[in-house]
Amino acid sequence: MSTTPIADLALVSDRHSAGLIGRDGSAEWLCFPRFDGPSVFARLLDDEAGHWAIRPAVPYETTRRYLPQTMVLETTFRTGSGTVVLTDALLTGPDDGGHRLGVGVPHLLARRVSGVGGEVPMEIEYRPRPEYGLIYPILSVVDGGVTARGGAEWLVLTTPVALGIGDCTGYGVFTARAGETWLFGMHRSTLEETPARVWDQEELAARLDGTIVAWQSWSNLHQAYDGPWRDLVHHSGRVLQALSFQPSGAIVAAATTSLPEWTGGERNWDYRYTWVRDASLTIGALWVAACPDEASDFFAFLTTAAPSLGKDRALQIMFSVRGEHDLSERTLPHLRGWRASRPVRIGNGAWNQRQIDVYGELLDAAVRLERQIGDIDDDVRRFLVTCADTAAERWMEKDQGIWEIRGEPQHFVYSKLMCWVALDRGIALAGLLRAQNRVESWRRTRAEIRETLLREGWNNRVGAFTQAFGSDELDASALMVPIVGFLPASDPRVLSTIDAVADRLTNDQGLVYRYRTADGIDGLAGEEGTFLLCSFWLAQALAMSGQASRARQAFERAAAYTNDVGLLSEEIDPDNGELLGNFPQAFSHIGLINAAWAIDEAERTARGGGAAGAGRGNGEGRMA
Ligand SMILES: OC[C@H]1O[C@H](O[C@H]2O[C@H](CO)[C@@H](O)[C@H](O)[C@H]2O)[C@H](O)[C@@H](O)[C@@H]1O
Repeated sequence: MSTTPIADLALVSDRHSAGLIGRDGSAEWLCFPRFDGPSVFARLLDDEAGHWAIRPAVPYETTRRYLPQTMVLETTFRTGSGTVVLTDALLTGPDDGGHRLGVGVPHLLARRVSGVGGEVPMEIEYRPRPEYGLIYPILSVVDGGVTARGGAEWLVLTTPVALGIGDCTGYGVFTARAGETWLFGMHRSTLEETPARVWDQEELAARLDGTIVAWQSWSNLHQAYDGPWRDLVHHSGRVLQALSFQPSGAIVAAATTSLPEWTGGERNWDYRYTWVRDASLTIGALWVAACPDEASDFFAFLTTAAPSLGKDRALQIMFSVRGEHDLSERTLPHLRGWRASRPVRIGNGAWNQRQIDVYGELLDAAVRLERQIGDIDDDVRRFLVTCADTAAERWMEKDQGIWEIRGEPQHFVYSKLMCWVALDRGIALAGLLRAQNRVESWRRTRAEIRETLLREGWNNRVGAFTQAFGSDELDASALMVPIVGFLPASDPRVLSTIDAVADRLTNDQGLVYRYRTADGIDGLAGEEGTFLLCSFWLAQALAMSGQASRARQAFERAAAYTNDVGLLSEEIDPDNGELLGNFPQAFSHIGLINAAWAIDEAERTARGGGAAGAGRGNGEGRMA
């Protein structure tokens, strides 16, 4: 049973696919050739599902970091006899000055071992298990490497250390002496592609160094935020970039499937897809004032993925990174799950749910990025107009809501709020969208939604905007009421909602639950952890209401859960503070960026310096 703490994992990405490396130098997760491709290593989900370890063969201590401004991981092993540094990256294409990071990737996990002091006996265990651990490939030693055949994958390992083969596994030992380096690489292809091959040491070294430069160029070109928690905000921006799929502009919600929301529970989902909601919030958080390529790629992706908005004009709420629509969910019964959390699922049954909030998130991102998408083509224009029209037509329908509940549809407050946002932003964009003829009717519907929300969404008994019309349940998504500008943060109903969430929807550590899971309110059994995005929303809403010091405390509380390399999962276990849920998760890093910005704004305003321009839609954004 896999027991690796989620916090022990670090992300590598080439903007096509992602891998996770443990503190023990083991690649525990890697999918090829794209984020949602079948895994080659999945020990995270089952001991037998594949891994690749390079580590000292004697007791050691580990420290880790990402090389500055990159997603290239450096793990330092200190032993009694010496010190070794392991550098891990999925190779990007050549550096182009930071414009199109991830074009021309070779699909290769590169690993460099550098002896930096004394002598360290090292060991290698190479156990590829394609198709989520189903395939035990035939390993064959070739000149300079090892090939793995079996299933659709063609894997070639470059290794300067001779490996012995047994039980479909490669084993090797070597001694790492100060001043020496060894480069390893696992290269992947399929029958149709240029075959994977053994690489020479110089070529691997040059491409690994090139990957470091490519990430640094991207960071230099795009990252200008200079407020509090600067490094963490920049790093979060890179994590979001690492979760985006370069060929299409799509953005995945997280790099993994089925890391559970509760240890041993059934709340295990596949997040390696592009949710319109998550991706719109990501692109908004990145706020690509200096990043036109990613913004227009994302909108182009949406207009190709959802050209007709479906038969009933409802926008499908999620797609694969290439735009495939059918994401039917199935379980993988041969995998025992992280700490026995079953089932392990691939696909995601939420794909054909009705979630009417997506129009609002999308149009809000469009407003934020107006300057970048200023030159939109007719397809994008028509698409955005249809989104606003559809919100106007469907806002009174019940849906599954932002949390994708698997129970009965309801009149969720957040869904109505985001329909209001869709029309509000549609009106703001009417010139760009050449939709002036619709403004009057959009205004009428916006007013109708507002009136309904104030009447049905606000609950006097509870003293808060609640989860659904007529419900007494608190829901952290009500914190979005001020964040989207529906009511000012100084409004007594907003202040009361913030306090209700802070007092009654938090655990002892002050971390926020998205809602209470008791009584199967979401159609699922069992509990779940506190939800990091919601904890950051609380910080953001507090900042907007002028309570900067409470906001700082809320921010610090949540940000304290970043692991040693600055990564966050979706949730925190309220019992022991462990990271839970898929990892790293875009939502959590979005929350961190937006909350830091809001606190910066609030503190500048309090100092009398005026806001720095992070206000919605002014086009003077500061890239994370
Ligand atoms: O709570 C049940 C649902 O949980 C997942 O959805 C969550 O993740 C999505 C991706 O980040 C996010 O958009 C959504 O707001 C979250 O609730 C899961 O993907 C669903 O299938 C499941 O019904």
